[in-house]
This record gives sequence, structure tokens and C-alpha cells, in this order.
Amino acid sequence: MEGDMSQSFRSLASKIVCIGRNYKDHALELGNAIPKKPMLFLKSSNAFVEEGQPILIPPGCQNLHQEVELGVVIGKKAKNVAKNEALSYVSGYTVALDMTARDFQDEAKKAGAPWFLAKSFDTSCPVGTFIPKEKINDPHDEELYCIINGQEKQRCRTNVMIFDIPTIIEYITQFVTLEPGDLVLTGTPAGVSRVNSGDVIEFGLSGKLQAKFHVQ
Ligand SMILES: CC(=O)CC(=O)C(=O)O
Ligand SMILES: [Mg+2]
Repeated sequence: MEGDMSQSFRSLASKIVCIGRNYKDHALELGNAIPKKPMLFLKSSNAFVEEGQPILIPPGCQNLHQEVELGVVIGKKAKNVAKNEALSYVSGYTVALDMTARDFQDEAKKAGAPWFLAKSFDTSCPVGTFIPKEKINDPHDEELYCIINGQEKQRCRTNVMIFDIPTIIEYITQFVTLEPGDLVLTGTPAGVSRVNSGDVIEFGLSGKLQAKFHVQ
């Protein structure tokens, strides 16, 4: 592994590549088609926040949603990586929220415009701690959860992802080089909901990671 991820890896994450609609139940809850190939978008590194930092509602947003997602942390430079080699480029995992200004996204979708402001405003990616890959036997056999103000909103096993992690890494690296510390978010399951100022969002990977953030 190039770079020490044992503490914060925020400074190592030069980009956050996100997969959309990778869980059938979430695609359907928003009335979207099931994708035939991974759907990609990017968050800038300014989106990345750690526990202790607030989640800020972007100006004018009336419908901010949480999306809990398994994050894959890249350990070495990856370009044109074959599926069967892909997991050797992973240094570990985390769980993050893909905070989404849903009203901005709906407007962008209608206009055929990019999702940038909906997905990449400052603080739009609260991230939990780094879990070294040795601690996760099979990233496709873990349980994600998200609880808001004590009420469970999302809970799902990662084995129902449409595109698995090797497929995602192979696909991304045909087009974009992944660097050590880059974070790949693998999509959210159903249960996204509106969050408001003052809310407390707890999320994690059952038995392995828990994180808590406040919406300011
Ligand atoms: C509809 C979305 O916002 C796609 C997305 O981010 C996902 O996780 O799915
Ligand atoms: Mg998402």
C-alpha cells in the first residue's frame, strides 16, 4: 500500500468516484431504470468530511437525502485493471454517505444537465474510518445500515449489488486512472429519505464500523 491509511485518509483521497443505481430496490424507489453498465459520477475531494465535522445543507436545497454506501479504498495506481486482479488494488473499505440534494438532482435530470451541484457540494461525502482489507473477508457479504434520529432508514446486505466490486474497478479503470487513497462509492440500497437541520445520522457496517454525523 502506498500511503498510510491507518489514521485519516482524507488527504489521500484525491477523487471520489461514485456508482449510481447499483441496488435494484433503490433504482426502483426513485423510478429509475436498472442500468446495463455501471453508472458513474464524481465528487470532488472537498465533499469529504470526517466525524466531528457537520453536514451542511447547500444553499437553496429543500430536499437533502442521505445514501449510505460501501466505500472501496484504492491502494495502488490502477489503470486497465482486469476483473480477476481488481481486489489486489484495494487497500481497504469504509462506509460513507452520498449526500444528495435531490431537488437539485431532479432539476438537473429534467434539464439533461450534470448532477455536479446535487452530488458534490462541500460536505456531501461524510466518511467513516478506514477498515484494512484483511478485516473484511468478503466485501459482498457485509451489512450496511443507516439510522436517523434513532429511526432505522436503511439496512441491506452488500450481496445484492448489481455490479460487484471487481466489475466496477475494471469498468472505471478503462476510462479513469485510480490513485492510492481514491475512494469508490458502490451505490446505495433503498431507504433514502429527507434529512433536516439538527438531524443525527448514524451509519456503518454491522460489527465493523460505526459513524455519527450531525446535519447543521
Ligand atoms: C439516483 C442516485 O442518486 C444514484 C445514486 O447515487 C445511488 O447511489 O444509487
Ligand atoms: Mg449514491
